[in-house]
Amino acid sequence: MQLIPQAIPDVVLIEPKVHGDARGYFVETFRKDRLEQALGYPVSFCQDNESFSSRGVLRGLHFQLPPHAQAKLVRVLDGEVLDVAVDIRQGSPTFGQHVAVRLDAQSKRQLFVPRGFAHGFVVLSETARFAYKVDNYYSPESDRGLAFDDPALGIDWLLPSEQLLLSAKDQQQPLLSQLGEAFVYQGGTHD
Ligand SMILES: Cc1cn([C@H]2C[C@H](O)[C@@H](COP(=O)(O)OP(=O)(O)O[C@H]3O[C@H](C)C(=O)[C@H](O)[C@H]3O)O2)c(=O)[nH]c1=O
Repeated sequence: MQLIPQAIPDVVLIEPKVHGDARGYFVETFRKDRLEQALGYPVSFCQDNESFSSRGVLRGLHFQLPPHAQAKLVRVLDGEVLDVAVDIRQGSPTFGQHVAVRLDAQSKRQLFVPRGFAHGFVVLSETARFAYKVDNYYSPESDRGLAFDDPALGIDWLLPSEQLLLSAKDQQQPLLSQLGEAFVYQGGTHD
């Protein structure tokens, strides 16, 4: 397994080692020790999620407010998505910047999205099954969002806007400039 810090170094890409043989394959999909070694701090996941979507579905950009902020370890079980993490930590040197990575069932690549980031993905394949671990429980009252098409973010979702399908909620999320002090950067991602 390789863990590769991205352009925003708190966001880590994980390239698992796939052991193929005549029967099929085996892969270690999560190693707490390796992840914590790469991050330099402990992570304790408490909830697993899965969603299924068709091509063009865009889920995001979402986050939960502290103290219910969630770090996420995301992967694709079937299909392919473009996965995006946006730094929304006030005071961060990379505030408003994002990491965008293609994740697919073939490569089994994963992305660790720390607390203090808004997260979303768009489905590039006919359908996609998306699975992820979070380190804080779902808290509907703390659930917030950010406009996927905020010009200040400059995210290229790879599909034309007319092919995108979003929930009513995601069609009217606030702009980055309207977020206020959701997260304050403290040199890390533990808020
Ligand atoms: C997130 C969540 C949702 N729900 C319920 C609430 C709704 O009745 C239904 C769909 O929720 P929502 O439309 O918020 O689902 P997504 O648009 O896939 O939201 C997720 O999308 C992006 C990619 C994220 O990073 C977050 O994990 C999460 O916000 O599932 C739950 O019961 N538990 C949960 O943890």
